[in-house]
Amino acid sequence: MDVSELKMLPAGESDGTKVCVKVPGPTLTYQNIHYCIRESRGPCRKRGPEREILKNVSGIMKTGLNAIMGATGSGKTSLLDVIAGRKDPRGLRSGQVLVDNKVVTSDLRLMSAYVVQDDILMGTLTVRENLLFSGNLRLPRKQCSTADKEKKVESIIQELGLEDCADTKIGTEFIRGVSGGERKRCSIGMELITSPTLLFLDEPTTGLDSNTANSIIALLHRLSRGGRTIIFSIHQPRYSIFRLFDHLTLLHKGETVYAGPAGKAMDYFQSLGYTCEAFNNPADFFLDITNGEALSSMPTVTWFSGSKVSLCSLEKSLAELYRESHYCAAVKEELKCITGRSDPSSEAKTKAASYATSFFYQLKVVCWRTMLNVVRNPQTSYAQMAMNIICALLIGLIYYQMPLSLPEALQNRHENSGGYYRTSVYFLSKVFVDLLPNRIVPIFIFSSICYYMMGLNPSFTAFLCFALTMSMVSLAGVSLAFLVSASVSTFAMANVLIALPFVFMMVRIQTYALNVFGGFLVNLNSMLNWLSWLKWASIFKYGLDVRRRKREINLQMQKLHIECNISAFKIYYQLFKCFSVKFSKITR
Ligand SMILES: Nc1ncnc2c1ncn2[C@@H]1O[C@H](COP(=O)(O)OP(=O)(O)OP(=O)(O)O)[C@@H](O)[C@H]1O
Repeated sequence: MDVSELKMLPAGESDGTKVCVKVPGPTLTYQNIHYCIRESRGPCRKRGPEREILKNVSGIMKTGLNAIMGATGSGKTSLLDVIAGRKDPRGLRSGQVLVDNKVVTSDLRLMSAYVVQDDILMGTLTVRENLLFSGNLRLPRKQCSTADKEKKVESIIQELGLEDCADTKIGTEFIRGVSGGERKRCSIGMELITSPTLLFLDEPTTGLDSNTANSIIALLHRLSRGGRTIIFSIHQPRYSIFRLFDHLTLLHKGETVYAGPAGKAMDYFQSLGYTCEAFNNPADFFLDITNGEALSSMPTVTWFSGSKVSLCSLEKSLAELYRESHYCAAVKEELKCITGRSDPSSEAKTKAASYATSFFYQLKVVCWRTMLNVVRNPQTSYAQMAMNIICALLIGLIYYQMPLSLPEALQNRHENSGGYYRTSVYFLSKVFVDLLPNRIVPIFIFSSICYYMMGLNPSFTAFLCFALTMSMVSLAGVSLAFLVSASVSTFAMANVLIALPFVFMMVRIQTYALNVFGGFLVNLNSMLNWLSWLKWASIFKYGLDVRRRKREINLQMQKLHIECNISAFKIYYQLFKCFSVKFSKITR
């Protein structure tokens, strides 16, 4: 659609109730939303009392820019997530969300698009490659050929003004990449690939300087004029941004204090006795009102924030005043008509959310991206390689040419033969692509250095079994690390927790460890006998345990150990799937 053909009426200049576009976007309505959370408290994470964070909120969002504003903690993100179907449904006490009069459940996530605050772009890929990645996974192959996808990517690059940086990498801590504004535009482009008419954005201007923030909202404004309903949360926009809003929902402590045309909000608050100083930014003024910083000249108006509570007898909160306003009455009236027309059978028709592409196609695309990432970000592989070479030399020197006759020598030698797509696709692609540069190659280098230095069985088959066992141990360890990282939400927590399972696994190898750790675990040996059952969960056991009476490496035992490690890998993967709720956010 040629946007220039359309008559544009910015909110400040129109009545803000209707945006003139050729084909309007969907209308989203939400009614009587009550949403509660239960916070965990204390060291035992005891469940505290329920807290209502959205209190009976209702509204209508139409084609154009629909801003949700409010102070920190007022419930902007919660409301956005609830109407986008992204908030845990267990917290929803009552209320209904309709899109074009239809009840929407999980399908909304695939019909619409949601741009998260922290982008999910791959830093080592260029803008064009990131967009193509999204297109490859999210456009059905039957309806969209590779050429069509490339065309679509080009049109998005042009629409978002990304021509100059299309072949620039996004950027990582090692690579200087595109600017913050270009990065945000690329994030929006990742979602526009499916041509959604309903777009949700969580604080799209956060972390950007004011000019960049301006250009992002101007871009969203332009997109909305192409027939899209754009809904976003925003904290404190400058005036040049605010005047582009068509509809404003102002929240305070989980309640609506204003919902209506953005251009009429000033009149509304002035009618309540608030006066905006000359040159003050309306957005700042509204937040001052909700925070209790601005005072009303009318005796009946008060607010329940901080200690500033009016002493007059006819106290009414801003939320109550809004509920009595003609804006609220108009919303209620419209919602009544919409609910009357809503299709009661639509809920039953809702299908389970499905993916646009097959498992194997996703695996191919994600593996390709992961491989590009590994190749373009080789620092991790170099570090792995260097660590393996240093460890191999160290171990080789410690056990240098051990005498074969001593029983303890045999024991020592065996100590050293030692984790927009499906979650499974993400996991497997990480493992497969990680496998060669970060596991197999370094492990083979490690094995070839220390194996021959230690003077073990020189036959190639024995060496191969040794290296394979080591690789499988490494793989099982990596999958365990994935499991831990998927179970917690912060990097620091994962870092701490990853040590725990490995400490327990050490229980089995304590006697071997005596030689390595200079007797450090001697007392642990007797203390932790009751934990000996843990050996069955130990990756080390399967990797290191060989019948002591055998002098040479037993091939059958080695095979058994490889199989056990594959089983451990599979178990950890299943657990990873259970804990990977946070990954599903990324992968969709
Ligand atoms: N999962 C949760 N667990 C505990 N508290 C929550 C949860 N989700 C929201 N809250 C609480 O609900 C209130 C509203 O949160 P929300 O994130 O929606 O606010 P916000 O207006 O978007 O704030 P900000 O501008 O700081 O992002 C806050 O007090 C927040 O602490």
